[in-house]
Amino acid sequence: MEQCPTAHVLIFPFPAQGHVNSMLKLAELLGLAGIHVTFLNTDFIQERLVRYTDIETRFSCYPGFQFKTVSDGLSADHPRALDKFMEMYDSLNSKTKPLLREMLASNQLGSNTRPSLTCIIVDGLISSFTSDIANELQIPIIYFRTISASCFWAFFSLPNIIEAGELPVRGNEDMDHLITTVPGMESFLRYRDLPSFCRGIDLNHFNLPIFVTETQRSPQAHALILNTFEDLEGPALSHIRTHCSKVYTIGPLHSLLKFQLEAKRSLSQSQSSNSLFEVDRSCMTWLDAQPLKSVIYVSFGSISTMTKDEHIEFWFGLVNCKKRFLWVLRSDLVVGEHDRNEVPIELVEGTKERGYIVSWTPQEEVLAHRAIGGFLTHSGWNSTWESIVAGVPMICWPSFGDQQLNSRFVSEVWKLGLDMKDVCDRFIVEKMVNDLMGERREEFMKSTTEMVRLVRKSVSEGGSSYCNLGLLVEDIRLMSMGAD
Ligand SMILES: O=c1ccn([C@@H]2O[C@H](COP(=O)(O)OP(=O)(O)O[C@H]3O[C@H](CO)[C@@H](O)[C@H](O)[C@H]3O)[C@@H](O)[C@H]2O)c(=O)[nH]1
Ligand SMILES: C[C@H]1CC[C@@H]2C(C(=O)O)=CO[C@@H](O)[C@@H]21
Repeated sequence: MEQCPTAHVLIFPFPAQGHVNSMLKLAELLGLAGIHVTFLNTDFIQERLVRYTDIETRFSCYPGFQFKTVSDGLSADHPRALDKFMEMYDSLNSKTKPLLREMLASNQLGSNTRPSLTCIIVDGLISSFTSDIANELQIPIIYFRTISASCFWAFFSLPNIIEAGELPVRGNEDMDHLITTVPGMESFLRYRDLPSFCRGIDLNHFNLPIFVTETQRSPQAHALILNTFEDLEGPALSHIRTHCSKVYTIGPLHSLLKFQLEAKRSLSQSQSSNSLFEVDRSCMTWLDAQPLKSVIYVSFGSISTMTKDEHIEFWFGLVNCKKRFLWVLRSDLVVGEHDRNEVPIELVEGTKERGYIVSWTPQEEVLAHRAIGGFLTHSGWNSTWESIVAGVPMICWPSFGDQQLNSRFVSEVWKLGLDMKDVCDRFIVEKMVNDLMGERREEFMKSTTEMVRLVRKSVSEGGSSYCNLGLLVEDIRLMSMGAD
């Protein structure tokens, strides 16, 4: 790929694991193309990244790369958890926005060895306030939305869904009612598959208007970047492109980056981590001792939570299915009053015999391990991608946001697994694990194998994601040369 040493890009993610992770991979891809990158994290995120990874060393090899930090405006002890999403969002808009403006207006990012800022690549979830500043300072802005193209399109269609009266729910709505106002999804998108904040009578719950506003502004950006590839989400991409003139599909990012690093023989990156949590690598040693495709991997991402009762239902289902299981039990996963010592003896015994529980794993490596035969996931977009790329079929138990729609696509459109949406029952968990890794295993292996082939094609030289990355780099280069 042609080098681009005259360009300098600011990359600014929403301060959460799933966003920072994918945008760091974008930063590395642009760094490989010779673009100077300033990566702007909140103080809270940067402190965690530096504490748990070798991030500063890893990025020091890219000319002109720098991390910058800005306050998220929250107290050091703020939980920054899902139920505080609105506090985080509001603080970024009210406290971080003036700090970002000052940083950009006083050119704190430049230096005598670093070109002036060519453009900003901002997380589509916090694009409004960033766009205000970019427009005021006449800096081109590109949105990177870290969700699927299909979910982006559903968010974009929300005003039509509301105008058609399909939202808000009247309280006793049939959850399997088909939504008719998201073009391309009329035959399979049910009410229950819409983003979680569409549920409930009050559309202001979870501030649905935020997602309408942030998404509806996307056509005003210079371009939109999506972590997907053409063959996977062609229908949604076609609809999006009737509104957004430039859409760069460069996913799956972690695969594209791996391919580019291998092409440059930078194999040292093989165990790079962007984790905000301490990784317990002992699970890899445990996996090495397990038979081929014998383990169900269980992880619900970095934000999702569950009640104590849900935790016990999953635990009984995993023990009763008699399969081996590797479970990520984040310290904040189970909410509400619960005593970790009050565990039924059959769960203790079953886990001792067939299970392994850790607080955080090197997930990309886990999913790529020969012992993994299935993934019980919350359907976060990064986890979904990592499972697809590893050829591992999924059981989806979505928690919030885009996860509901992702789980519907995995089960009904891409045929890569089973949707366990809206239920939490030990017998269903047991049956689904046994179906996924036993009865219906061959069926899912056929579809996952085909999807792996399509992914490899898209990230390899001449593939759609490979080529679109080149087009994005050229677009940035032309902007750095003063072209519109
Ligand atoms: O033990 C673990 C568990 C997870 N991960 C990584 O953490 C990331 C989690 O990202 P994701 O699966 O997308 O879930 P969330 O952290 O929940 O991500 C948020 O952001 C995503 C991208 O916008 C959305 O799709 C999700 O709904 C939203 O919750 C992935 O890269 C995983 O590889 C680990 O490294 N170790
Ligand atoms: C609040 C979560 C629901 C979807 C949001 C999102 C977005 O880009 O709209 C991405 O991931 C999640 O963290 C957000």
